[in-house]
Amino acid sequence: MQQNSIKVTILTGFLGAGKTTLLNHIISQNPQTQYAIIENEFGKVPLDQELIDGPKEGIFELANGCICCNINEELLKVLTKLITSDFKFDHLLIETTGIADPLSVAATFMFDPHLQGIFSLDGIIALADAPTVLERIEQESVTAQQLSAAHNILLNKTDLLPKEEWNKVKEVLASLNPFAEIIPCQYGQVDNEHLFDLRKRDYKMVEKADQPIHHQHGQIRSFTWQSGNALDLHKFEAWLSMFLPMNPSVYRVKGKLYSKTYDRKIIVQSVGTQFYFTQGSLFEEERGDNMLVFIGNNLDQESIKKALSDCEIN
Ligand SMILES: Nc1nc2c(ncn2[C@@H]2O[C@H](COP(=O)(O)OP(=O)(O)OP(=O)(O)O)[C@@H](O)[C@H]2O)c(=O)[nH]1
Repeated sequence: MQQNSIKVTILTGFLGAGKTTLLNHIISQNPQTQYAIIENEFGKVPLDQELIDGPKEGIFELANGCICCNINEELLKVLTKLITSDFKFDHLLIETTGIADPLSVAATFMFDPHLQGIFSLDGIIALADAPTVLERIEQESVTAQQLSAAHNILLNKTDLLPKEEWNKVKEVLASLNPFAEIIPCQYGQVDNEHLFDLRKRDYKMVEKADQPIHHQHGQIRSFTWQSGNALDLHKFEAWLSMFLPMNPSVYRVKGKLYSKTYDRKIIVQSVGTQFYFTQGSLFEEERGDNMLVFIGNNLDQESIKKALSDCEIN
């Protein structure tokens, strides 16, 4: 990631959860920042552009298709147009459709070689519609997908849900995504600290999550593997690069690894089928340990455990 790359924030959340409302809030709260905006709508008539306050310069529509499915090529075209135009901007906001999987959009920025160094993913923010989100999770698997992919979740429209019920909703959201901060709000009104630099914070959360997590909601599950033995990183990498394409319903793998070659924690994160390693903080003890969390549908825990123990150096 280059220092001066343009930050990209992806807004996700089921239809009507409050994405455009949040987008307007971000713009009005940060008048010093020049935003470019990409709006993706499913219907034939692009409407959201109309709903954005302020000047329309720098707003691009991708209508009539879902950003994560059939118009990724369109996205690349718009990005090329953006960076070759005279329009100068500091930050790109992308509002995906309410039925998009944000991970494939995120992957475009993280792994497309043409975009590396020009853009850097700053974070994925999911909006959850407080009164309906539990029902949506049961009905539409994409809702859970969006929530589990996010760095932060805004539990929006809390004015429409009695306060006694917030905790129940928060628990379900936390079980889908143990790493995200869950922020109750109305009309997306949250401070910048919950909106920006989320990816940097992301892996600190991995390091913080030292409790085994095993929750179950709808079809999505999370499963945590822990071990005190050093890992053979090459073996692990080879396994992960085969495992992810063969298991598309595993939405996220995140964790810290212990390798004898490094004195720091190795942080691993996957986005769809892609994954990357970074170095985290030093292990406090001379011997380190591993913690890996898998989130997705149809997790075959036994075969994952077996594969991981094969990567251990005993
Ligand atoms: N009561 C209440 N209404 C809200 C809140 N946030 C947003 N809304 C309203 O909810 C409706 C949908 O909000 P949008 O911001 O358009 O939602 P969206 O996610 O962009 O919708 P799509 O683009 O259709 O997916 C609008 O009428 C908003 O004014 C909130 O916190 N409380």
